[in-house]
Amino acid sequence: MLTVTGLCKSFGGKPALHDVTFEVKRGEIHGLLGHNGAGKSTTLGIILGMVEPDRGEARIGGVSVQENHAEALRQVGAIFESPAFYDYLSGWENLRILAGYSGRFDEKAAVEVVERVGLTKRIRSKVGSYSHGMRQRLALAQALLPEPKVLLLDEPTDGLDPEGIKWFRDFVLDLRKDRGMTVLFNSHLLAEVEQMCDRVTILREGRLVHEGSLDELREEAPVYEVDLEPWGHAKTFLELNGVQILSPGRIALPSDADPAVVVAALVGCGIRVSAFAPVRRSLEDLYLEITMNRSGT
Ligand SMILES: Nc1ncnc2c1ncn2[C@@H]1O[C@H](COP(=O)(O)OP(=O)(O)OP(=O)(O)O)[C@@H](O)[C@H]1O
Repeated sequence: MLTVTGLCKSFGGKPALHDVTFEVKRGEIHGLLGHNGAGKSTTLGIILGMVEPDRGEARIGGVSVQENHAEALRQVGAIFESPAFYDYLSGWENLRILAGYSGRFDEKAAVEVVERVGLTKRIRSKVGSYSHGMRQRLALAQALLPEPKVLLLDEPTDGLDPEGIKWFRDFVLDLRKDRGMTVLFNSHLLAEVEQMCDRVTILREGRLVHEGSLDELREEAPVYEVDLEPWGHAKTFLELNGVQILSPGRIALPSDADPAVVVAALVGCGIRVSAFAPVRRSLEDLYLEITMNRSGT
């Protein structure tokens, strides 16, 4: 549904993106992750046609954003950076005016969307009186009005309280269930991303370091908690055999290693193996391992 291929972008000679390629499949909820300055907003800006890449392109539904901007973006609803509204007008007037810029304002559709985002009671109030969470809901209503196939969301839960974050999560999951919506969003809230996303793309200093599901990520270097005696002897043996020592008692096996074979080899070397158990890592664990250890491809 959405592909970016070979994206390169520099600002004033300083690279922000280097050869970034990934895809978001139809009906997928996809997280775009990375530290501050990793290139997430630049990537979203290029997909939205607001930032011109030095090289590469973004395609939405097969249509190139760089070659056929209007047609590609017809399929997209977005919240990018802080949504700008007229504070002295009501939510409804804002929707009417902002929808008018890009096409026709369909009142019936707007009533439904406003209901869907839970703003019906306050839609006639001035936006200046809205809380941050209500502004986000209004931005979502605006993004959904043209009935897009893809939603692009830049830090959508930024500044929301826990209740607002939960509402947002349920809302996006329902959108996918009811309408098969494809969603790409960037976030620093890894627990949220873990609960919502089918797959993630992780950027580090403008380079792609991972694209795939969390399970694929876990399988790339499965981690085990071990109790081995004597540890110094075991550590040397493991390192010589390509096993990564994450901390005393925590190791990452190469993806093709059979743990039973490793245990047998340790025992064969006279090492006492009291524990050798797989660890289920959170997205936060995986993210930190990747962004600290792995250089981009
Ligand atoms: N308009 C611009 N002019 C100059 N440099 C820019 C511009 N936009 C982005 N950059 C630089 O490009 C790099 C990537 O920035 P980007 O905003 O894409 O990162 P990000 O991953 O979205 O970060 P954050 O999580 O802090 O929003 C950073 O070094 C940033 O300073």
